[in-house]
Amino acid sequence: MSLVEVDALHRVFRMARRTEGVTAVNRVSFSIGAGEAVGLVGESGSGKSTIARILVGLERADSGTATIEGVDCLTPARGRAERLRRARAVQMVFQDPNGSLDRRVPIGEMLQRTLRLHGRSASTAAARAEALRLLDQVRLSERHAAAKPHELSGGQRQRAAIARALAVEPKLVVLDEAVSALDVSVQAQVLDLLAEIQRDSGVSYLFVSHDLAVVQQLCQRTLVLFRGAIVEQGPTGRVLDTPQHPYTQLLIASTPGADWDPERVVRDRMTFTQRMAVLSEE
Ligand SMILES: Nc1ncnc2c1ncn2[C@@H]1O[C@H](COP(=O)(O)OP(=O)(O)OP(=O)(O)O)[C@@H](O)[C@H]1O
Repeated sequence: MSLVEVDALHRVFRMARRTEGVTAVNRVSFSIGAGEAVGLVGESGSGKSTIARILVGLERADSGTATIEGVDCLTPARGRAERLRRARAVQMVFQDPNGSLDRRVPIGEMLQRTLRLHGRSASTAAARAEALRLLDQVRLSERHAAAKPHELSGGQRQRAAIARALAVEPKLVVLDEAVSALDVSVQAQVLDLLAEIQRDSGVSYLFVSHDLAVVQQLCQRTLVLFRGAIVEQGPTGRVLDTPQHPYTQLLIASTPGADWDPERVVRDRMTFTQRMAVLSEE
């Protein structure tokens, strides 16, 4: 059995009763092995965040099943102990790290609080040492430990959010567009860091991104989502080099490469939108 097993996950958003609603997630099934990084790609609105949020308990599913280490993660957690246990199974890193960092609390103190909450440090001295170790793991220092989130750069803040997620030693980290707001060189640093942490700790990632180049750098396997459904999945190299589904082919064709030409992109975007319309009618 894989670390994560998702079967026929389904979610429809209805604005009002009796309206047809939007099928955000359409009978999605996939698995994630222990120590595996899986990319979830698709254009805006394809349902990526909804899947991510369902797995961490921030959104409910209408039907389907999802387990982490064989334990159901769809039924709302009952009680504090169960919530903490789930937090140790799966953590999430958001595009905007401010959502998971308290702006009044210095980074080091925030990590110590997380460690104490999960019983991961026997004493204050042990919590302080472990917080510094976590910061070191994401290339932040004692100086950063004393800083509040707004005193850090965007890249440093995201690394602090990653350290917070890792503090509980989760089995799975769900990263939702976690490097999208960073400039390209900082993005590369954070991706290198994530790959190193994965190698060293054996953590698994579900890496949500609209950016195929980013997924290629980190993920061993990729799932392609179109209108809420997985249309293609496989080893990342195979999916990107020889995409089988027309939607994957369109996604790849519209990604800027070395020969990027803005005029061609505008032209292709038109074609992309028109061809997408045809695809969705099929
Ligand atoms: N809370 C909500 N209420 C109503 N509709 C929603 C809600 N959340 C998502 N949706 C709809 O579900 C669909 C999937 O949205 P989702 O955010 O999962 O896509 P996404 O692929 O993550 O997009 P993006 O890359 O832009 O974040 C969209 O049509 C969106 O409008």
